[in-house]
Amino acid sequence: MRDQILHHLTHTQGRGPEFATVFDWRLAVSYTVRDLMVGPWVGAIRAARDQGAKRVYYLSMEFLIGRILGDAIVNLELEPAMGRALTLLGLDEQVILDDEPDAALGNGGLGRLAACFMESLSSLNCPAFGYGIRYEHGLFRQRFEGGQQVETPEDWLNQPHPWEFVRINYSYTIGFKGHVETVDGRAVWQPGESVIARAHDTPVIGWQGHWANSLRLWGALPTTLLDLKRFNAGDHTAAAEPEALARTLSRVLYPDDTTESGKELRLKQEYFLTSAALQDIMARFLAEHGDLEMLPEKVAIQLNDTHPAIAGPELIRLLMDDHGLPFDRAQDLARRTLNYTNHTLLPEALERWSTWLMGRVLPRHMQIIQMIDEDHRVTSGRPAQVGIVQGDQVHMGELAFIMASRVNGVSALHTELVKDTVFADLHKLHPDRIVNQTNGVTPRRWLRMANPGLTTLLDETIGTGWTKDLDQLSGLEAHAGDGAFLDRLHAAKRANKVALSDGLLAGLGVRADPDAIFDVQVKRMHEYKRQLLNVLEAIALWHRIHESPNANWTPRVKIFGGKAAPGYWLAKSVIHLINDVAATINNDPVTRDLLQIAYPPNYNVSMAEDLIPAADLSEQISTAGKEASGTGNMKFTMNGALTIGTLDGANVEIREHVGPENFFLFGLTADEAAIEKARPGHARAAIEASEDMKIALQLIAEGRFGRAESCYALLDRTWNDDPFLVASDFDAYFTAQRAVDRAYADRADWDRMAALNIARSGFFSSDRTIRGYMRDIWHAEPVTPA
Ligand SMILES: CCc1ccc([C@H](C)CC(=O)N[C@@H]2O[C@H](CO)[C@@H](O)[C@H](O)[C@H]2O)cc1
Repeated sequence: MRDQILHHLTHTQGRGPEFATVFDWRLAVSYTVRDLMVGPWVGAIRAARDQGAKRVYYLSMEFLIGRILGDAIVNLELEPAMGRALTLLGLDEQVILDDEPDAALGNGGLGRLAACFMESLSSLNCPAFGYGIRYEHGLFRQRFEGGQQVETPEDWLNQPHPWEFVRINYSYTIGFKGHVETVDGRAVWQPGESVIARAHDTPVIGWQGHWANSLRLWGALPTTLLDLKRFNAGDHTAAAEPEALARTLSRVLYPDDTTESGKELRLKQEYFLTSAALQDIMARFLAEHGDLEMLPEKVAIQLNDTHPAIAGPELIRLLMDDHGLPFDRAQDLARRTLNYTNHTLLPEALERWSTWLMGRVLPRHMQIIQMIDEDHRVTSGRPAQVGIVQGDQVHMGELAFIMASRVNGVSALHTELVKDTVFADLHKLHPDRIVNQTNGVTPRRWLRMANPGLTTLLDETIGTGWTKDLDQLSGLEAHAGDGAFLDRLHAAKRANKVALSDGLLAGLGVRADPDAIFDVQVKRMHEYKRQLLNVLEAIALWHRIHESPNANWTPRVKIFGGKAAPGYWLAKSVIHLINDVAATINNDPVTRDLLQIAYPPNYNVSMAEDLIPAADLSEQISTAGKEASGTGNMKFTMNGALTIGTLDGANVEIREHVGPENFFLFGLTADEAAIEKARPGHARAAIEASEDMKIALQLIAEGRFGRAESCYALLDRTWNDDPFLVASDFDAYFTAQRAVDRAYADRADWDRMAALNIARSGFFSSDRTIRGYMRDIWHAEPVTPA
């Protein structure tokens, strides 16, 4: 291993060890590890082709990958050899790993789920491709100025990226705009502008390196390079315009994770990804199988939310306009090939494009959408209010549903809500189309890699089989009463807390006592996720401590992490409030040893890998009925944190699996919340009824945490609207937090509950989820390499 690294340092990096930077060493190590991935990768591609296997294609506008080197070292089981080789070279492994930028090609849950799914598909030897966009700039960097979020462009590609292979032979022309002509009865689309989509492949290695699938990311290139005439005429910028225009398509990720932008560029990005993917899928299929009627047997496509929903019309266009199939044949083949996952019920997140914009950017697709809509109206006998084109809006959810053979929600509760709300009418018309596939997360990255201390204890207690088969964690049940085991579990958690505490002190100047409760809420900032409820509880607790400073308080460190979409000012005012409250409370001589608040900026995948293993308490406090599933909740549970949460999303299933006695439940259920929300004046009534909440709001209004005026809008909305029922759930939440205090004070009992949470988290592996998709949706089988 050492020699291989030195080989790449010299021959790939062109550096002598004495001149090498951390970057050079990291590249040398990365190429050394990459060499070990290429074999299983080429083998997998060959095996799938030779065995005529059915392939899965995962289309997603987001892949929140994070760093790759550490994950590859774990999946190829290169530890401890890599550690020894780096020591021999006088290098610190963590320094090398931390030098890699995150591939932040996603916003949050949806993007990270896609990354976990790719790793599980490889770990299960399921032939698959992930298709996405190679954004030059991923999710923005977050920093705080005066406690307020400031965004700066993320720039992961400002240095060579060792994990991608440019595939110039996989380039496709993507058309936009223009008009549609009819030539001998067939529609011919004459695009007004076009770009090239070029493939960049990254191998995704599975557990134990038996198999690797491809993540194929499309980068945009101009069809015409430089306009030489203009250049020679001295109009240099104009000459470069074609290039600039084209690259805009894959320039930057839209940072919204709940509100559709409605922007033309976003629609063009969605079509760019989808058309390139479908052209590539068809080319591979036709090269191997020739007969289009076999398409659904050999190809299963999953649409990650509505963002690639234009895939329905695009596949029909390719089958009709390029292959001459009649509409109904084309539609039938497309529907039997496509599947759609819904990830949100929030109305503002459901994509609707104006018929004007769709007709202008994609004139042929607008025609096909109307054909699909008309055919569905006729064949389904649906009521008038159901349809894809409603007024001057194209509803992408309805399009995805109507063009899919299976539609799934991402948790049991969410799937029921999808049937009862957003797709109630379509569900009645197609009662067997909606199925549930509860989310999962990969235990390789989120346990074996992120938490080596706990991993060692697990391996020594139940063997290493859990990494491939997470249900084997149930073997811990037998040890949950064993003091020695619990002491080692406690020690592993405490070591992670000490490491985090050092980081918080160095980075933020926050003193986090490793024996305090590490109470963590990390996720995108959004009102429905109720970070506001959490900080209001902190203020009420602070006030209570002041009232009775000598009471037996359990020390607590509240840790927040999360970005707000740049245009989401209300979420930004919650960030501002949290930072202002932290500044006051952390320096309060009366309470500082009992309560500290930390909000490290720029929460991302790598920070999650440091925070989650150090957590005692996982905050999953969304308004019931709003969080489709959550996946952070699963990561915390398998790392031994206890959950305080509502009956929302996958919290429901986590509580069922770990046992209600090992879960701190509070709050209204989804049905109760719907009723409460409709109750006029529910906010004011609830606040008036809660002394603690009233005082908390009062302290903010009095300016105890800095300039009150920056919170007026927030205060006003909470008193008079409170759409996510912060007030209605406040007292229940406060009471549950006091129960947490009491439980944590009994260390052995807390550790036992933590052990049971780990032991019963096997269900939440993304391997179980992917097996569900393979069985119920894709009808795909694993392939054994030759
Ligand atoms: C068009 C703008 C936009 C972009 C992204 C999204 C995503 C669907 C938002 C998202 O990430 N949803 C989350 O998906 C996770 C994976 O299924 C779930 O666990 C979370 O509950 C859900 O909020 C909506 C709208």
